[in-house]
Amino acid sequence: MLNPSAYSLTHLQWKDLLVSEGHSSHVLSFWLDGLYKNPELWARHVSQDLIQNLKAKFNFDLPTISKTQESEDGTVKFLVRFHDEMEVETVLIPFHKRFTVCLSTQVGCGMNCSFCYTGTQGLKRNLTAGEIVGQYLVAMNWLKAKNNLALNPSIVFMGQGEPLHNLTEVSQAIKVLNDTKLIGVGHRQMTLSTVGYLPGLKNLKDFPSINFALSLHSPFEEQRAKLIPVNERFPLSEVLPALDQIPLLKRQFITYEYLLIKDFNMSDEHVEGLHTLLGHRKAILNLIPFNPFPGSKWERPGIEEIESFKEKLVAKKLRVMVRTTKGDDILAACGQLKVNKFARNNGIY
Ligand SMILES: C[S@@+](CC[C@H](N)C(=O)[O-])C[C@H]1O[C@@H](n2cnc3c(N)ncnc32)[C@H](O)[C@@H]1O
Ligand code: SF4
Repeated sequence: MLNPSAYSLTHLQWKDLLVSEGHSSHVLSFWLDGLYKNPELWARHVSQDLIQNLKAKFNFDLPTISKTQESEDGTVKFLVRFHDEMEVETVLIPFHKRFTVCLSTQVGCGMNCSFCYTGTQGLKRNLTAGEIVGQYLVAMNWLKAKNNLALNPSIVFMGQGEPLHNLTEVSQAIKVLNDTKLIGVGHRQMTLSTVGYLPGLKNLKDFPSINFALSLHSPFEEQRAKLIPVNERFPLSEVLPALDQIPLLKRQFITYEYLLIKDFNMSDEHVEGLHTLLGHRKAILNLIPFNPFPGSKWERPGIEEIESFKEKLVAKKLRVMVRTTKGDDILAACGQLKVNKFARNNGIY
């Protein structure tokens, strides 16, 4: 069996491990600087015995990048490959001079949403904490190699997979990513998007206090279930109260993501329904124009339809944003890089 990843431990866990083996905190800091910054430091400051001992216990390999696509707007999409040849997508999204890194949490996804390419693949396996952190590190290394230092990057858990269906590993990855002695991305710089996986939402007691987003997509249970089959098991009537339990700071909101689908979920009844659900909540409504993929049965609305829907929601005093679709020229929506590969392999392009 593969050893656990060296990128799955927090500073404190490394400390406990090294101290229990009789090493000083001085060695610990050189060890971690070597691990995260420059392994050459080990040769000068860490004994060969310790290096060999830890190399026998941990896997030090980062995942590799098997494909990179750069968009004209600066969005970069990586296909990241793990030790067992499984692959996920990791996306770097530029925002002014900063970057948001979109991380995957599973290979495929078991939630089977009808609008999502990942959902059509089924769940292959969960990613480990080290593999989730590894995606972040390879994306940052890629930027560094381009002499581009990402200042205060943000992280969104919005790649492939349902993060709350892999709660333990995602929680541990967040602890490592947040650890100021290792990587140091602030909790407020991280957002986890969930389809409303209730067993996860009800089990957030010890989960790091990052931002949360719900994939809402319709205010009506029956219609939402057509998009998100797990709504049958975990209906909005139970998911929304569970989200209400998440403690929020003064200027912190829950984001409700709303896919815009032509002739489906953009009527005046939907405006009313959204107002009823969100009007009294600390909510930001994030409108996301649907990104079609080969074989998808839904259509993306036109700009005028989007603007008109947004204006009606704003008139209801809801806080509304329209997500700018980044990386359109490289199909940077969820699952789309794999679509390219899939399509090529199947002779579609
Ligand atoms: C890929 S999911 C991953 C996080 C989590 N599983 C969820 O559903 O919230 C992240 C976001 O991408 C959205 N998404 C999936 N397929 C899409 C598509 N074809 N076009 C636009 N957004 C899509 C989802 O609705 C969700 O809001
Ligand atoms: S939208 Fe999220 S939950 Fe649904 S299939 Fe895609 S990744 Fe899974």
